[in-house]
Amino acid sequence: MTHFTMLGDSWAQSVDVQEAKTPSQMEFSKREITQLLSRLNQTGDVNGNVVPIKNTTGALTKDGEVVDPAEQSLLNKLIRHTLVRNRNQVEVLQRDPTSPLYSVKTFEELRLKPELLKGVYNMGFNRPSRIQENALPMMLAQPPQNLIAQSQSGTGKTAAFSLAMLSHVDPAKKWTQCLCIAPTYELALQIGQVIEQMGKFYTDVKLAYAIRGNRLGRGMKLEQQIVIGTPGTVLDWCTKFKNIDPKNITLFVLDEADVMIATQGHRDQSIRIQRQLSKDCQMLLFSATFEDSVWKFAEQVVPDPNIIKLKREEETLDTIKQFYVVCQQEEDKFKALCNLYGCLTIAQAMIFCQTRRMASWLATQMTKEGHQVALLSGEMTVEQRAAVIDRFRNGKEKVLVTTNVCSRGIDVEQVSLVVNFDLPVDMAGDADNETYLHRIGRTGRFGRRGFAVNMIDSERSMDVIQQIQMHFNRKITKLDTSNLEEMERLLC
Ligand SMILES: Nc1ncnc2c1ncn2[C@@H]1O[C@H](COP(=O)(O)OP(=O)(O)OP(=O)(O)O)[C@@H](O)[C@H]1O
Repeated sequence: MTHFTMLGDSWAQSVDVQEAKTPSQMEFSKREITQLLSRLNQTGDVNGNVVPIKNTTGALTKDGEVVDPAEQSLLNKLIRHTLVRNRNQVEVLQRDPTSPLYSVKTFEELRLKPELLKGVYNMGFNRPSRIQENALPMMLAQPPQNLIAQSQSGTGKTAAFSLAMLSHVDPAKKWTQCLCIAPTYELALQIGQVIEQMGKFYTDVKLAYAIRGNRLGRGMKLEQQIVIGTPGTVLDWCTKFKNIDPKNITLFVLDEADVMIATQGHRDQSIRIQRQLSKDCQMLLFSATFEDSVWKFAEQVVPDPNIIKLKREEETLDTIKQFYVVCQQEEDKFKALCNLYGCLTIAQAMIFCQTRRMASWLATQMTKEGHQVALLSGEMTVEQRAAVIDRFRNGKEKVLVTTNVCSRGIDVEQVSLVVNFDLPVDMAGDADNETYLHRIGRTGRFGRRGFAVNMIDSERSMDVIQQIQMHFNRKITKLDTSNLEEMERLLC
């Protein structure tokens, strides 16, 4: 069965078209995409088989929670509706330092086709993002240039290469010219949705998804100019079934390189795909992080690259007032938290527990006490988690109980109070300073004040809080939660 979607089709039209066809010719409708996206509690292995998320690659925490980078990336995409602000300077390393360096402040300067410019504005983009200012002119340059670009999630990479692909293709040519690979089929679908939206007025360009379940007849040549998929299926389409002629590809995009290399199979398949392409094919690689391993991989995939990097804005404790509360045991921590509840709900608060079990126990207890709290737990599907975070972000819930694993990479700006119900510790039980900073720190200089309250229930945890205090060289003050007046004076 083949599944395609066409740019410019309205939802109703595509359903009509689909219904008129035999199953073997069916197209991938928006509804199907939505359905696929809603099956996010499952993911595929490198061979395209559906496997439960617990079996995927990813570090296992003490609590048995899986930190799956692809899942995390998808969660970030699902909950983000706006560009991530970043005021750092973009670092550009040109392959040819003597060639002029172009950057644009408007989309007009890019001389896009009118249909594309309309699509960009229709998405609500007024001006290029920080990384797009430099990356877009490079990606659209003639003769083509290769690019490796790194910036944190949400800074506009996907939108940038989607625009590059759309402006690259020649709609008169009825074969695949742009190929984009992503680590999972959900991530590939997300990219496809951006291309569809951006190409809404560019109806001659067609898009196909090379993802599991999409089988084409051997030798049947694809007419879609853009193909997005996962490495396994793309490789099959290029080599085994010969649906795409890799020598006809003139733009190759590899997205989420850091997530891609977390799966050995994907890494090798990506390299095998790249080897099939012609020497003058333009290659673009994107990554949110840039450890050595990502860099090594990037160099294998992208010859003679220009490099663009946008540093993440650092978290700081400068505008955070930190406290600790001494409790005898767990029950007392719960009581202290209930005393704090009034302060928690003045703005919004996040409560961190060490384990999933503890988080759900705490949420249940607080609910029993009549407090309204939301729980973000590893047992939920990605989609359920995205919904909880969305509600919290929109202020529908004031207090969110979670574990560190669950909330990784999620920043909700309006949180003004963070409670470490359990202190962040490493496997040896020592202070995990990095996690502490992620939990309570603020990025950049937004300047708003924040509070952090740490619950201490043993000598060991007292020792941990002292380690944290020494590490950051910032005072952590004792707070008496039974003295409501003093507490309110300090916190509220
Ligand atoms: N120039 C722009 N102006 C306004 N919004 C933009 C612009 N470019 C992208 N966005 C929006 O910002 C959000 C993040 O963009 P995008 O998904 O392209 O970032 P990303 O760096 O690829 O992150 P991720 O890899 O997590 O998807 C999206 O909601 C997107 O629609």
